Amino acid sequence: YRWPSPQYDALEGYLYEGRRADGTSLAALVHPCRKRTGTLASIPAEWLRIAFHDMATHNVDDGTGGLDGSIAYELDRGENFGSGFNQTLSDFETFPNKYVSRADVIALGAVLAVSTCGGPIIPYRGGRVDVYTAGPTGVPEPQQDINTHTEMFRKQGFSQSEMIKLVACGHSFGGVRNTDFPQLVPADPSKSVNIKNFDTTDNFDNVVVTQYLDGSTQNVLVVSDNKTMVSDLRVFASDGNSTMHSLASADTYNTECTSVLERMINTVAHGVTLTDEITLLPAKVTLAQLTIEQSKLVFKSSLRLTNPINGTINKNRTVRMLWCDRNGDSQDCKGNTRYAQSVNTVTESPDLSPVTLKLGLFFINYQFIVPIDSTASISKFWFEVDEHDGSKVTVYNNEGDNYVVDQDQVIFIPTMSKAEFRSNSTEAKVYTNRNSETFTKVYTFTAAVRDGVNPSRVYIDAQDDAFGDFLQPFNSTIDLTLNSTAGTVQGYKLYTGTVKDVGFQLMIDVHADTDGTTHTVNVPEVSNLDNTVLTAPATPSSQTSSGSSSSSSSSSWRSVPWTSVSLALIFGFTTLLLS
Ligand code: HEM
Repeated sequence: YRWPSPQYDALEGYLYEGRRADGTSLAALVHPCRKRTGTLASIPAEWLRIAFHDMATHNVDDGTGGLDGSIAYELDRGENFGSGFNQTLSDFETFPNKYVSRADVIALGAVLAVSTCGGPIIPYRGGRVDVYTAGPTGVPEPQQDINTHTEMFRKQGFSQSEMIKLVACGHSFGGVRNTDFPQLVPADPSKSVNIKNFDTTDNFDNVVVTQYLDGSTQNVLVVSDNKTMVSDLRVFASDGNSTMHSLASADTYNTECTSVLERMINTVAHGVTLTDEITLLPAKVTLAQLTIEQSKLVFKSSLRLTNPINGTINKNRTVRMLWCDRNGDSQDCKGNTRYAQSVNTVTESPDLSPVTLKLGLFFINYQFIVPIDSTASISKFWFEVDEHDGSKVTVYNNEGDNYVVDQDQVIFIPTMSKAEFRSNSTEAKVYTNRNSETFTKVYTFTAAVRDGVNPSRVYIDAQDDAFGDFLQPFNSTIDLTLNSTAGTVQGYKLYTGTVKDVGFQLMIDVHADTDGTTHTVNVPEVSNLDNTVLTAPATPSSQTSSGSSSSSSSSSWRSVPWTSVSLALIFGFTTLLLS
C-alpha cells in the first residue's frame, strides 16, 4: 500500500469502519448480529444468502458470471425466492460508488455478516465488476436431486466436499420462512413471524453440524416430512457424512468456512482481477485537501491510528503534522520544515465495524488544519507521534515516500459549494425517497485555479453508482465557468458549475487543462460542502531543516530533532529515536 490509493482507502474504510466517507454506516444495519424489525429475520443470514445466490450463476466452463450484482435483475426467478432479497438490496443500494462496485458491497455484506455473529473474518478483496442484466440460472433449489446439486456446484467451481462445506457454513444462521416455503414450514396462526431456524443458535457457529450429527437437528431441509425437499440431508450425507464429521470441531469449521466462503465471494468472471486483500492500515491518512476556508488557504488532513480495545489512550500523546513548502527558499524543506499539532481528536466506538471489533481495535482520528501561505504552498506532509513516555517517536511518512501533494494548480472548495434537494419536479430526473417524495439533488460546485495559470478548460467529471433499484451509474462531465466578480482569493481564481444527480454517493474529479497538461483533484466526498464544520487552523511552527538532500554532519544538526525526521525521509525509516 502506498498513499494515495483511493480504491484501497474506500474498501478499507468500508471493511474496518463499516461506513461511507460521509459517515453513513453499512455495518450498523447488520451489527450486532441483528434481526430485522417486523419480520425478525436474521439480517446477517439474508446478507450471506444473497452473496451465494449472486455468485451461483458462475460458469466455470466458460468463465462467465459470478459475484457481479446480477442478482438485482434475477429476483423474479423461482430459484431466488425469498422476501429477504429485496430487503437486502435496499440495505445495500446507497453504498456502491466509483471505487466499490455493487458486487463488492454484496461480498462485503457476507464478510460483515459472518463476523458480527461471532464467525471468522473472511479475507476481503475488491475489484468485482458489475453487470446490469440478468445472468443465466444456476441457484440450487430444495426440490432438486443430489446429482443436479453436485453438478450445479461443480459449475460454480466447487467439488462435492466443498459443496457440503458451503451449505453447512451457509446454513449456520437464519432459516426457512413459511411465507417463502410453506411446503417446508407449515402455517402457524399462533405466530406472527414464522421462520424455522436451521439450528438453535443465531450465531455463526457449527451447531448446525453438531445437531445434524447428534440427531437433534431442527433444520427443516433435513427433517421435513416432505422428502422431496430435504436437500440439506441429501447434500450432507452425499459422502457418507465424512465431511460433516470433519466439521464437528469448531476450529475446523471456522477454518474451512473461511476458506470456502472466501472462494465463494471471490468467484468472478474470467478477466476480472480482484485487488490485494484489504488489510487494516495501522495509520491511515484521509481527507487530505488543500482548500480555501473563510478566505484563507488551508491544508487539512486526518491521521487515523488504532488503539487496542483493552488498552488506554495515552493522554500525553502529541501528534504533529509536518510539511514542506512547495516554492521559495524552503522549497521541499530546504530551509524550514513546518509543523503543527492536531486541532481535534475523534475517538471512534469499538462497535464501528464488527471486523475491527474482532481484531480488538478501535480508531482515533487526529485532525489537522493549518494555514498555507499561497506563495510558498505545500509539496508534501507526514506525521510524528510522540508518546512522551521515553519511547521512540513514531514517524508516519508513507513508507519513506511522504504524502505528496501532487499539484496545487486546481483545488476544490467545499465550503463555497452546496447541495440542494429540489422537490417537485420540473427537473428531468428525480429520485424518489422512501416516502415516495421526488427530489433532484442540485450541486453547485466551486473550484479554484492558481492565478496566472489561465486554463483552457476547467471541468468536473461526476460519477454516482448508488441508486434505488440499482439503476445504471450516472456519469457526467460539466464545464465550470470563471467567476469574474470574485477576483483573486489567496492567489486563486474561482470557477463554478452545476451538477444534477439523483443518486446517493456523488464523487467528483475536478480538472484544469493548461498547456497540454491536465491537473486533477480527486474529491471522494461531497456531502458536507457548505455545512462543513469550520475549525480555526492551528498555529504552525517551523524549524530549520538540515536539508533533505544533504548529509552534512555539522555538529549542530544532531541536536535538531527534525534532522532525524529528514533522515527518516532519506532512508525510509519509519521509526527513529530522536537524539
Ligand atoms: C443445495 C444448496 C442450497 C439449497 C437448496 C438452499 C436452500 C435454502 C432455502 C430453501 C432457504 C430458505 C429461504 C427462505 O425461506 O426464504 C435457505 C436459506 C438460507 N440459505 Fe441456503 N440453500 C443452499 C445453499 C446455500 C449456500 C451455499 C449458502 C451460503 C454459503 C446458503 C445460505 C443460506 C442462508 C444464510 C439462509 C438463511 C436466509 C434467511 O434466514 O433469511 N444456502 N437456503
